[in-house]
Amino acid sequence: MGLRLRVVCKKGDTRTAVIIYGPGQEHIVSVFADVLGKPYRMADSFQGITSIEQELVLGISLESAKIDISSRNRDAVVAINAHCINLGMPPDTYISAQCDYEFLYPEASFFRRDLARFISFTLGQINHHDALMSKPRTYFISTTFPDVRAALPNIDILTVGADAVELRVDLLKEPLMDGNFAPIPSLSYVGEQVMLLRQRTELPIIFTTRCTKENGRFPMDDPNLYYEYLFRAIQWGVEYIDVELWLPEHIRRRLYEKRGSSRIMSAFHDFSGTFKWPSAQAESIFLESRKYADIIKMISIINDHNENFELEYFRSKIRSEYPHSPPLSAVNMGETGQFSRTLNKVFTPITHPLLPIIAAPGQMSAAEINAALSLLGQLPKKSLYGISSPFSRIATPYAPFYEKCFNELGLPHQFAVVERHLKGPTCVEALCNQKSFGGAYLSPPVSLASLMHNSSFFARLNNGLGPSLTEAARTIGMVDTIVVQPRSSPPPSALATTPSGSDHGADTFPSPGINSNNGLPPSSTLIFDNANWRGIVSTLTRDLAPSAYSGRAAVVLAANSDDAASAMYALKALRIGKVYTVGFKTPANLARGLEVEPFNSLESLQRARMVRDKASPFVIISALGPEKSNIVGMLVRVFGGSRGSSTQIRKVFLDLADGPRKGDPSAVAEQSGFAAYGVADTTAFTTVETLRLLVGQNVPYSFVRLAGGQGMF
Ligand SMILES: O=C1C[C@@](O)(C(=O)O)C[C@@H](O)[C@@H]1O
Repeated sequence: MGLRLRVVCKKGDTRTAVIIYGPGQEHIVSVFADVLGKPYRMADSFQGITSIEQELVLGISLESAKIDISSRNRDAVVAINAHCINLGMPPDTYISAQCDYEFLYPEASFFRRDLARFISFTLGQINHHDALMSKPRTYFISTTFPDVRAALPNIDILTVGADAVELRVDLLKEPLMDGNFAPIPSLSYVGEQVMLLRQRTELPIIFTTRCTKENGRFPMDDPNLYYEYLFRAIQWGVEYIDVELWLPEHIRRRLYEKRGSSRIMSAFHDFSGTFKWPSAQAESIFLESRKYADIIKMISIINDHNENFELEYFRSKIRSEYPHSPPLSAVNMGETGQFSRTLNKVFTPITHPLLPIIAAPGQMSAAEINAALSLLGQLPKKSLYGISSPFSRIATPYAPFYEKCFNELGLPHQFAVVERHLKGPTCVEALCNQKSFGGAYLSPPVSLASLMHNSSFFARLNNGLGPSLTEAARTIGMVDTIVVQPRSSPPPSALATTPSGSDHGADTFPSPGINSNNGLPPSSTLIFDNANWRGIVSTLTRDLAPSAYSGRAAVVLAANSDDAASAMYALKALRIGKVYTVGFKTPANLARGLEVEPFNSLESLQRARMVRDKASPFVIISALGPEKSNIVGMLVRVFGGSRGSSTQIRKVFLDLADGPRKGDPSAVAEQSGFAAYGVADTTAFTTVETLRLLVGQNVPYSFVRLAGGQGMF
């Protein structure tokens, strides 16, 4: 069985991107072009731009854009207003209203990754919604700061466990010259706040203008004001837009129709204390919400604990009667409603002790929810492992880091780093075949073939079908994550086919503490996965949109195909066109969908060096060990500089080698005009992925870097 992974990088919007720039800001056009991996040219007007220019990014000055932006061909052109906030806020109001998207940036402390994220999202190349909705549980943190700047120093710790960050726009307080605060924060202030928040967190943002009747501060007398703010948030590329149900239908419809890549969270709150889950009203609110929603949020004050059960009944009824409806996020407020906050699985709102106030009565932190689940027996204590090898030279997070995360998240689990041996209590199957086994990462990864070799335990899983494999693990052939999953219904024969019920169990894995009653329960199965390729994709797309890689050429260096496999798979996900390989032979399943050419002579290398533009190698990934760093440096030099490229696009170098080395290929790469990334980036991104897979919790990349400390990488 192959578990299909969702496509991570889509082709997205293929219209010509036209960047409108302010006075003296021409250079921003080249930055957009660089991030998108396209050449650019300046244009005088929108007139005459055709889809033939898709391969270009065009720049138009603000003054020229004003002349004919309204009559642009919207099928051929996507207009992005790039506004430097140091030129003054707000941006030109006519252009703001006319453009498709608006990117706000500061002159100093410009974050290229902020632009990469904005453009990848708005042009539909990356969207995390589907992946989030397939997670067993998702949380968002409701920030309640009057100014997000106060949150920024602690944002990494605040967002541990959160899948998204809510910006409560109605709680923002814009200071005025006279010492007072604006009655509602202006779009200029809000735009800057979104910009600042996005620069500091990779999490999707939820943009909320909560009204006065629903525990917020946004006035209700003019619904058009909501449209103005919420539509601007769509233009800013905010991932989730909270649209209250009381707003007139034409406003909700318009926002839904014009949402682009953003997702609409319909929101309903009832503070009356008379709302009842088992009522026609509750159902009709649900039905009205789903008309214009990607997620439906229903929240109510309750008086009695039993109403939590009524909500659960409502939830399951809705799921069975309207199976194709958007996901429902429903909780009860107040202390009495806290129970429902532990049971809701879709975007549960959470708080954090570091926040100035809670956003709603009864809100809990991620750690409190997990502690409650654990007490209720919903989150049993498990043993998780980091399985290393005696010969490992690859850096991995060590036990204190995972313990720190579990602690921060209130998870009851235990974590240990264990050195893998071929036989005995620390062989992989013995570790997995425990009643309390909760998952493991393998660092370095182990080939699927060697895991399965002679393992009667793995072979017997799933009624003899073996462990489930994700598409990535199958294609890459290397496993770095083992996830435990409940089986939907254990077959009657399960007891006889698992070690706990078989004669071989205890004999095959002789180990203290592992016996026939203590093996992996028949109600569980294992999934073999590979998280590393995602870590590589995240590293490569940190400062570039996926389109920068599409159709281009890459060079991959490795001592063998096992070491190269994750990188090759990542490149395939990024739609790379051709891969030149050095040092290994690519197995057929890995090469499928890619054009692969080994460098097996000096001539073949020379040929690749001479090709121009798109065909010239754009990204170099080395999985060679640190002892080979001189060779890597040499190769990087060969493909560096502007040779083979007529554009100003900066190439990318990723060095997966770890440990002390003689030369530093990354330094050579930087000197040769590459943007260089190292194993610390990839390991941190892979750890984010691993934690998501093992414990279902999101831990931000920057937290991993922060909490991992020096010793980790
Ligand atoms: O909709 C919600 C849910 C919430 O009201 C709560 O009950 O936790 C908190 C709000 O910030 C958020 O917008």
